[in-house]
Amino acid sequence: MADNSRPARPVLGQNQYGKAENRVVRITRDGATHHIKDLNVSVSLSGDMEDVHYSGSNASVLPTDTTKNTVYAFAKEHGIESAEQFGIHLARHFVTSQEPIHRARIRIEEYGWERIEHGGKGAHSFARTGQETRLTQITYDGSSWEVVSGLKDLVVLNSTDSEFWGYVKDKYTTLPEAYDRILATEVSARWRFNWTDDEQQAPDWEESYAQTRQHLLRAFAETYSLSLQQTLYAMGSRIVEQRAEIDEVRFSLPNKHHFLVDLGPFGLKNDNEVYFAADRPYGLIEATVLRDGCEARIPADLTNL
Ligand SMILES: O=c1[nH]c(=O)c2[nH]c(=O)[nH]c2[nH]1
Repeated sequence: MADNSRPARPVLGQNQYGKAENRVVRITRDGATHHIKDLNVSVSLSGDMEDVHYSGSNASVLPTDTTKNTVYAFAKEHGIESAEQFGIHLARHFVTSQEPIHRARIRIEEYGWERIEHGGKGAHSFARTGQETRLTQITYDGSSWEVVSGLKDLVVLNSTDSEFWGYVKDKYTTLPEAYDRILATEVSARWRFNWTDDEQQAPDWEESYAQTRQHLLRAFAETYSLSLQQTLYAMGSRIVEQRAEIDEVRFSLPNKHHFLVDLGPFGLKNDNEVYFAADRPYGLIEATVLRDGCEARIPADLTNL
């Protein structure tokens, strides 16, 4: 008979720990010409961590302070070739050097810098590029890799070649049909690589990012849009078709509405020239585009990645 005299102790569920948001700037000096990599690196480790939670024994705990130091030491020792390569290096290190650690997840944001060219020079002065942030997340369990990269805060706008009509109308519908509207959004995208093990040749991460970003932007610019949903699919399918290393792309696209202002009260005609750029509410269009036969693994809510 079960002994019900004492309630069973509560059980520890999923847990992870590490140092979040390690800001690391690495300068590489090639004579007078300098190169810069600017990252925000978050380390999250999991494994045999029952004891520290249940009894307070730290025997299996690599301090979060050490994970921070490792980020900076690796930036010096190995350099930062790409965010992905750097994350892979770190994840492999934590899982293979510490027995109790079975899984490492490294998240990296990368901020871009461009050279300030001046009088034929431009060797060591930089300006931050736009507001766009490059992202990657590396997960390693000691045998297989998952690399999901992407970007956020990339604001794009088409001032024509966008329509929206033919939609459902019920008694609450007031939206006028649009045959020439502004289409604008702030792209948040994540794409998952099909590189999963060390036996496979890893992609050229820098080249892959540059090309994928360009396909995304070109698809946005070149698609005559009947809805933001259609534009989203055009961007995702172009990436999957053109980039063999990517099996899945997910987008979160706020529709940044631009409403024509009624200038009638001032005796003026608004010939698709003056708009009110509303910041909220906004339509939010989200979807995954997959290579046929592949499994969707990127979470539906991109804020969770
Ligand atoms: O591209 C659009 N998709 C929608 O689903 C939608 N709904 C809406 O009011 N405007 C738009 N635009």
